Amino acid sequence: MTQRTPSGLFISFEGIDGAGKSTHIAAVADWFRARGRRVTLTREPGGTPLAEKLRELLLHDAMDPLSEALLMFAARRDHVLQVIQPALARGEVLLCDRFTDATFAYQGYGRGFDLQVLGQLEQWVQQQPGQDRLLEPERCFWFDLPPAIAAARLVGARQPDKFEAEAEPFFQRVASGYAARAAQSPQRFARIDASQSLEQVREQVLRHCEQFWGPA
Ligand SMILES: Nc1ncnc2c1ncn2[C@@H]1O[C@H](COP(=O)(O)OP(=O)(O)O)[C@@H](O)[C@H]1O
Ligand SMILES: Cc1cn([C@H]2C[C@H](O)[C@@H](COP(=O)(O)OP(=O)(O)O)O2)c(=O)[nH]c1=O
Repeated sequence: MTQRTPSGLFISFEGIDGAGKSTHIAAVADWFRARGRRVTLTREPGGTPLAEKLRELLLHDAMDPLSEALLMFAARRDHVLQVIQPALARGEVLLCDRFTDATFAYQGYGRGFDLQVLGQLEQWVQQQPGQDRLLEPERCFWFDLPPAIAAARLVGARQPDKFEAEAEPFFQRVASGYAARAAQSPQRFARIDASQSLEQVREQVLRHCEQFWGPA
């Protein structure tokens, strides 16, 4: 008997810098692997050789908001074609550390760049041949944390890049961007109270996994 290939599952992880998403992606990967699923772990900007080169520019070089938005989407286009679509077509679970919600939150709300232009770029980059729906994560884990706590966690944790070096008002705007995106698509966002302890945050994340993808 031939085994049916499971449907690919696209899941993203979002939040302001220092919210704890990178810490918890591995737990989700383990949760799926323990249930026999193949997992691809990837990140944005990045995930392909070309997109990782663009990441270096984006995280370290000053540029105007339009250039920043275009480079984010250029990196994303390569990532979608080379990694995301092929993994989903193979029936894998694709866990992505940030995706387009980050562009709306950082470039849109953080930098004040035109949200409609971002929406147009999203249409171009995430169109799926022969389908009406854009390619987007079916579930987004949103690590929600007050910027002051995130900043305190990042002190001494790592050398700040261009975004992490921004002051608190920037992150207040980014955080409000994530809240606005979550309010627009409540079925897609799983809000995690990231102010809790590491263990409690992990429990929240795994509880969501059980709820969404556990046995019915
Ligand atoms: N719930 C938590 N409580 C305390 N510290 C945390 C918690 N979650 C993450 N951290 C720490 O905060 C820092 C930022 O976490 P990280 O996962 O890298 O954030 P992000 O990927 O969202 O930028 C790391 O030093 C990490 O160990
Ligand atoms: C994907 C994406 C990331 N970013 C920013 C957010 C982060 O500050 C930075 C890199 O993200 P991230 O990989 O989360 O940083 P780190 O590895 O330091 O935790 O890029 C945008 O501004 N727009 C985007 O579309």
